[in-house]
Amino acid sequence: MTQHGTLGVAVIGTGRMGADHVRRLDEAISGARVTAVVDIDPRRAEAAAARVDGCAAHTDPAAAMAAAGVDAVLIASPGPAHEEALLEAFARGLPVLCEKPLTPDSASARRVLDAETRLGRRLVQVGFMRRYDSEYQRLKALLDAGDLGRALMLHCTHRNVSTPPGYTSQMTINDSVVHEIDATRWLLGEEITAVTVLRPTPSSGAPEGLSDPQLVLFETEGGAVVDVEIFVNCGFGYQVRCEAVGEHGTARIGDAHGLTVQAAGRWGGEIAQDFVTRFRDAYDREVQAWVDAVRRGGTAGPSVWDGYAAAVVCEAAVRAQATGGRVPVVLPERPALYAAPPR
Ligand SMILES: NC(=O)c1ccc[n+]([C@@H]2O[C@H](COP(=O)([O-])OP(=O)(O)OC[C@H]3O[C@@H](n4cnc5c(N)ncnc54)[C@H](O)[C@@H]3O)[C@@H](O)[C@H]2O)c1
Ligand SMILES: O[C@H]1[C@H](O)[C@@H](O)[C@H](O)[C@@H](O)[C@H]1O
Repeated sequence: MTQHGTLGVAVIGTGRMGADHVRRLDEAISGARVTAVVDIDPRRAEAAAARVDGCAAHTDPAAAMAAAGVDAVLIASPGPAHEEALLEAFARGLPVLCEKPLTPDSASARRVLDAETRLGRRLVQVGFMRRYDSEYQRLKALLDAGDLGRALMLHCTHRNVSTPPGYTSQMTINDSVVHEIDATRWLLGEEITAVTVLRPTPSSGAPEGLSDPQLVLFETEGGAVVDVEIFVNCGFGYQVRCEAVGEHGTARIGDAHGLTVQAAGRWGGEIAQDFVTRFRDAYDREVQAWVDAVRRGGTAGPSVWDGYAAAVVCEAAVRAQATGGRVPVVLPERPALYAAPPR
């Protein structure tokens, strides 16, 4: 860190999310500056570096982590590249903000969990940014206060306009529903114990071979049931909603519709088209919370345990997708390093 305590950050992966995090760290976050960027595509790395004074462009994550002025790492490469970058950061004792998913399968997530446990201190915040969304935070506060009584059900909707090339049915779980898995664990403070996936006849707007939409059902250890409509080629907007049903009432978030216009016999609002717009404030708060915690010498937010538990549930959901049956989720005992419940 500089003598003023400014955190030097290396951003790994400068695609859609990484480039937005570089902009965010540069424009919206206090106490940090981007000192290095990394992308296996050198043109992307150079384009991202060009927008920040004194920022170096790399194609090798390890070289960037070894560079002078790098105190912490933000990983925004695709999920399969996360494990290698995380283990490299652990070897150097560098704090990490790792975009979701922690890793794309439970075996690699377990290796990361074991490596951090061996280290004996938590270095990672996982990018489950919904925990930083003001609406999700209000819903969580309401549930924690007990105003609705015991939570019985969550009804969730997760819709994307379209999917990028190469997006598979498994990715609807690992890449998209992973957010609802974390949100369920966090909102209810309970682990998920079983998953079922129902697949209606695909929409004619779904790419060949993609099951879209799907209905994913979770059961939790406290007996709550959660349904998630995942529809990633809905064509009309980016929508993330959650309704909690408790013993004494219900509460619903995600209906924001921007400017509403009433004219010529019609009423209408706006629908965000992507996550960058819908969750802009949440990403800002997530990254600021990470920077603040690291500058204080600690970590905050979703942990490697949360990333690992999500990976185990994802794997059960992918099995449930294939079999059409109910698949139990079996988690090992939580290591003492992650003693606090999923809050
Ligand atoms: N929290 C959210 O809402 C959210 C939204 C979008 C993406 N994400 C996550 O962010 C990550 C990146 O997603 P994206 O949409 O920006 O993908 P992307 O494909 O747009 O960008 C990924 C970039 O990483 C680079 N890359 C690939 N392998 C690399 C490696 N080993 N080292 C360094 N760079 C490498 C690619 O060249 C590319 O530029 C994923 O983990 C994704 O799940 C999170
Ligand atoms: O990687 C993205 C991202 O995580 C978004 O938040 C989610 O809505 C998309 O479905 C997913 O593909």
